[in-house]
Amino acid sequence: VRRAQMQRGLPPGPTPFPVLGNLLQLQSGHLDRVLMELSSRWGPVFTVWLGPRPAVVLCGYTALRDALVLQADAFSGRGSMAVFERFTHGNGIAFSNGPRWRTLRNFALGALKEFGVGRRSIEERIQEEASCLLGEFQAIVGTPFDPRRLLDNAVSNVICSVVFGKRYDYGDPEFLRLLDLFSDNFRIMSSKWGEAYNIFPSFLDWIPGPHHRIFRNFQELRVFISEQIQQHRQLRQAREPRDFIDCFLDQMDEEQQDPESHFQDETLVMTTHNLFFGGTETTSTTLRYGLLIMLKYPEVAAKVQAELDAVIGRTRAPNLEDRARLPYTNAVLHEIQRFISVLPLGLPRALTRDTHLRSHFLRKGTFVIPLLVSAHRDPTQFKDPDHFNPTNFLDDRGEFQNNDAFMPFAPGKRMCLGAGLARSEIFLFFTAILQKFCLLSTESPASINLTPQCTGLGNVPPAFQLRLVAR
Ligand code: HEM
Repeated sequence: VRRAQMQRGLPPGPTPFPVLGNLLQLQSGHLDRVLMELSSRWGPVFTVWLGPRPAVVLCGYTALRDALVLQADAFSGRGSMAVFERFTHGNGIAFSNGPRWRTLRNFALGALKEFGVGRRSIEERIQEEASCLLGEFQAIVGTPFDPRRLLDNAVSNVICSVVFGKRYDYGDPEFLRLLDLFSDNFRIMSSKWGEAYNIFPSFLDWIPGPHHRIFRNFQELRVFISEQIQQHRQLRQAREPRDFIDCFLDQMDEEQQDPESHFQDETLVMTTHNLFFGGTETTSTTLRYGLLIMLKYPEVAAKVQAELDAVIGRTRAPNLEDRARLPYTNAVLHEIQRFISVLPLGLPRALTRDTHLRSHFLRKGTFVIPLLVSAHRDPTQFKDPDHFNPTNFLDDRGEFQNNDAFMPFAPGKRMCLGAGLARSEIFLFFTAILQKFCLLSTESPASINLTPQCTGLGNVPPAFQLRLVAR
């Protein structure tokens, strides 16, 4: 294997075992931590073997920047992930490459914009949804509850209104079931062996394990999405799009005669799935983790509330323009995203051409793991990288201070397509909640453990209960 490594010009790394590669070593602790520890031995660019497949790991802000930003084109490919591959077959935005990816990504970005600045801005949609969420919260003031499903529902409704043209009532059993499928998939992929599901594509069907649940969940989601598309086909007026699906159907009509067209039935299903799943789980997990952090640090929540009171008051709903006038709140939200690193390993990239990185020659197709969490924990970039500390984003005068090493959405050409939407949602939901409610923990803040319940593709927070008190 070593010889193969050298022949392929791969950077050095820990010695792999036959077949399993470095898997056993990688499973010895939280994957992101193990990779960061390996980096202290092997440097910022090193190779690990995920079973029979080598992966080049980028660790630390500088390596990530040198690759993803300074060589944005070369690093803009998507590395394949077996569990997704089996479902997407390289279709949709997130798991395609080349011209198909570029076309679909630009189309989706355009459509998101269109439904943002069109009849009703996305900001207004989020504000309306936040007000529905507050209504649900109001009804359970004083009673301890797990906020997961309500947050999932609220966040998902925003992307649902863009993609499907409708929102779902809180507690709608059919919709809650779908949201549970998302959470289930995210959790399985974030479990100890979650990464292994991405390695052995040809074995996946044969080996038993929870990944079969991922496949069943995906299948159920596919049925739901296909039904939505079918309904759209029946009710739409051509060239009068109500939402993303209508836009896509219009484009399909337009390119009907083009045999090379990227706008096909299957592509619509996968692209819709990307937006629906991508638009729900990460954002909602971030908000949920953020609330848990506020329970642990009530003094931080109190400071956010004092700033909201002073700048907005308690009656007017927060809007996006307020963000610039709320430096402390803005710093807290950045710090939440930095501290939790909800996708610690980002999504894998693949090289679109041969390239040099540092002293290494890397071949086209090389699978790359951008270890985003390592930028967030980089001691050369943050004052207090290992703790939750909003001053990581504040200067000496208490003004908000941005930092290029903040990269929860990954930098470069392949960065998260929904970053703007996600940031708007996080800001508007979080401030709406704290403006109206105090959050109380059912246990003492000191005993709250912020360590993720599982870490893999994602960092999933431990389940918790909270009690709301109206302000
Ligand atoms: C806190 C919330 C979110 C986080 C932390 C997040 C993070 C990420 C990351 C790290 C990637 C991989 C980028 C790369 O290739 O390096 C990604 C991709 C993607 N995200 Fe997000 N995301 C969030 C919310 C959203 C939302 C709201 C949407 C819905 C519009 C979305 C849609 C996508 C899509 C479609 C991709 C694939 C992009 C591509 O391959 O070109 N994400 N996201």
